[in-house]
Amino acid sequence: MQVTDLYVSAPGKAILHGEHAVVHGKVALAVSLNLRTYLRLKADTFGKVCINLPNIDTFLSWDLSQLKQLVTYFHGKRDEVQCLDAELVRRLREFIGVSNGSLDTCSMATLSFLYLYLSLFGSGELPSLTLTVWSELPTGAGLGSSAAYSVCLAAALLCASGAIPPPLKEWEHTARWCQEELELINSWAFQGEMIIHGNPSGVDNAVGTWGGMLRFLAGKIIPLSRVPLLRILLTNTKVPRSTKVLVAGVKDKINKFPSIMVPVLDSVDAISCTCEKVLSEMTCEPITGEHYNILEELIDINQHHLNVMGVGHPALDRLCQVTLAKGLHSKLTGAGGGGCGITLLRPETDSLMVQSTVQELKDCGFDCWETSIGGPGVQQHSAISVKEEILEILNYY
Ligand SMILES: Nc1ncnc2c1ncn2[C@@H]1O[C@H](COP(=O)(O)OP(=O)(O)O)[C@@H](O)[C@H]1O
Ligand SMILES: C[C@@](O)(CCOP(=O)(O)O)CC(=O)O
Ligand SMILES: [Mg+2]
Repeated sequence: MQVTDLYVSAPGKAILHGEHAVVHGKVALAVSLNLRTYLRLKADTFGKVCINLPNIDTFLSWDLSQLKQLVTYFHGKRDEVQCLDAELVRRLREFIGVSNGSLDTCSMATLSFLYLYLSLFGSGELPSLTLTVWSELPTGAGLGSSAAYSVCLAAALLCASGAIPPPLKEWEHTARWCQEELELINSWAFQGEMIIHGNPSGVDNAVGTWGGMLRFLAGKIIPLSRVPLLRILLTNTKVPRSTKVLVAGVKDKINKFPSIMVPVLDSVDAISCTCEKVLSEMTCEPITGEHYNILEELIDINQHHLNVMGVGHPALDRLCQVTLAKGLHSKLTGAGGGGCGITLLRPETDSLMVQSTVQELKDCGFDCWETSIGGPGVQQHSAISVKEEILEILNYY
């Protein structure tokens, strides 16, 4: 089977409010970032499947004959993707030699690739291909790199399998899929997330698929089209952590202290709803200092709640202290336990103040930058629409 070459990309995300609570059926507000993961899929004739994942130093290849042995029992259901095929996951774990509890970066990325590849092609002829992924996102830092990776994999492999068409016309530079096709991409990306995260809510892959700002509740995705332009500072504490471990830890705490933790989750839910209301008011009436005061208080309260859930870290406390000394308010974003935090900048915060805050955070050993939000969801690219330095990496392998 011969597949068509293509480039796709998907954005990372920042969760404004609702991380962790969203796993337990509460509202989350999330927004796409202008930092993306790019994937190149190249057809080959060598009878091999190769993956190049330079961000995580992973370069692997398999003979098609090896992979065929894994799918002897397999029927392949491309449009029915509610839960993982436990037997396929078990076989793949055995094949790549990874235990159930493993958190190894390379194993999780490999497992999710092989799972999607075999699920989508397992019922027919396996194609020979090379897949290269490069991301502008830090990996494992709370900005949804796992979801951006899974969304790119799902879009490229669904296209290669013929389940969805490549949307790019000859004269276009970028193109997106229709709603129904995006839903299919999103549901396969969710499978990839399940392998990496264990128990994902689905909010990250939804942002990676649709982009923009959205409200997510129990699998229901509502795009928020009327939102004010927010200025956000992103800080990466560079403390490594695993989403899977942190999500499992919160679940244990809820099971152990339900009467204590459930009200905390309810309060986070109310914070997300209040934030959504304020953001909407800011688009239909003149923005006042009071709007920002409320947004800042919500950030502070939520950061305390996340600490109560056990997903704080001294480096995140430091971020909050440094920014508060400048009158700015921060909270962790994503799974916490280290990784990234967001700081809300007010419209009147001048660039000197931003610069000095960034410098102080860098002096703590953190990476810090002002970011723009609301990038487009998953898209296909022509080669010339991919930034030169990224194209160079994707075409190197
Ligand atoms: N660019 C990438 N290349 C390969 N694997 C990636 C890439 N980005 C993310 N991953 C996979 O996602 C995992 C990180 O996911 P996670 O712990 O959820 O953190 P986050 O999604 O916040 O970045 C990595 O261990 C790796 O398996
Ligand atoms: C903690 C959580 O709410 C977000 C995790 O995001 P990230 O993988 O840390 O980028 C988990 C989820 O929603 O699946
Ligand atoms: Mg993740």
